[in-house]
Amino acid sequence: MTEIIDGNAVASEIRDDLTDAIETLADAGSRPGLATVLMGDDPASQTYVNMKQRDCEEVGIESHHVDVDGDAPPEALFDTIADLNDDPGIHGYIVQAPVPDHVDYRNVIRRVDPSKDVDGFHPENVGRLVAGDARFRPCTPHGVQKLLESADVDTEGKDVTIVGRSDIVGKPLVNLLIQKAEDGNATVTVCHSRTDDLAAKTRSADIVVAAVGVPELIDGSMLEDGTIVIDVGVNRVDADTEKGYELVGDVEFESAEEKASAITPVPGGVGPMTRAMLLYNTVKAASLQEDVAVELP
Ligand SMILES: Nc1nc2c(c(=O)[nH]1)N[C@@H](CN(C=O)c1ccc(C(=O)N[C@@H](CCC(=O)O)C(=O)O)cc1)CN2
Repeated sequence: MTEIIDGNAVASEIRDDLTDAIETLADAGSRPGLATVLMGDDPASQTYVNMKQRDCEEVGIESHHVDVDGDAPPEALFDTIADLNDDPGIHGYIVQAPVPDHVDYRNVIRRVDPSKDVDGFHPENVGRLVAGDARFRPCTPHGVQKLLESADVDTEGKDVTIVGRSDIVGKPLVNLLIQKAEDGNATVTVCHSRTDDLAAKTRSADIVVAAVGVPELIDGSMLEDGTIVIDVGVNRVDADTEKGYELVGDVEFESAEEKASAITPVPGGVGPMTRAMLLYNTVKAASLQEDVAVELP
């Protein structure tokens, strides 16, 4: 029987567990504040920032949102970032990716105060993560680790194949999984668009993490029986539905489920965990900035 790893349920537990830490901060006179910044009007990004705002309300984090015109020069976004860096009520903020083509996201991230960088994307935070001293684990990779833990998957000594080498998921995840840590100690192969014989790499893995943004790239024929499959992809594909699209992962669910011992669905798998771990990082940022010790889940 294949276990369906329920990201909505695990994310909900994490939100519940964070309320204790938020109460501790409130007792010390502080309320965590998160801002989201969206440049442009990408519909998926709008959905994600709306959901992030809603999550904040649910757990008692003060939320703010800033829209920046998609045609504005990069300096308009840089000014917003400077304001957020200076605002003591904002403990953390994120600039939703992707940004419009005329803006270099790396140049954006470098301007974020590393102590407020709750995405964990600033070079200082990337360096700390690689050095094994992470301040903020990037939300999606951290969410993947929490999902594996929830399914009692011990990564020690396991062969993990990550399909995708993005700065947001693939690169940080390999660094987390190879660390000498209870939720690390794995042997990791990272595949990408130039990888030869992808199926050989996925078939040789105990755990496959698909994070490449190609709808249903990985199917059951590319997996051995008993593989644990974590699907990070959330792709909108045209469909005859009310919204005009449906969500599919990077994994072809039906055929993969037949082979997997455990698998995450899309929607309802990694996506909600990305949002839950953003709340986690915001509470951690507030705790560090306000010098109030809290217990994190
Ligand atoms: N600044 C950032 N930008 C982006 C990140 C990020 O971590 N930081 N990650 C992705 C998108 N992402 C986060 O913002 C994200 C993706 C998916 C979900 C989610 O909840 N998905 C739901 C379905 C939602 C829907 O109905 O469309 C699910 O999978 O169940 C949340 C956040 C790129 N940009």
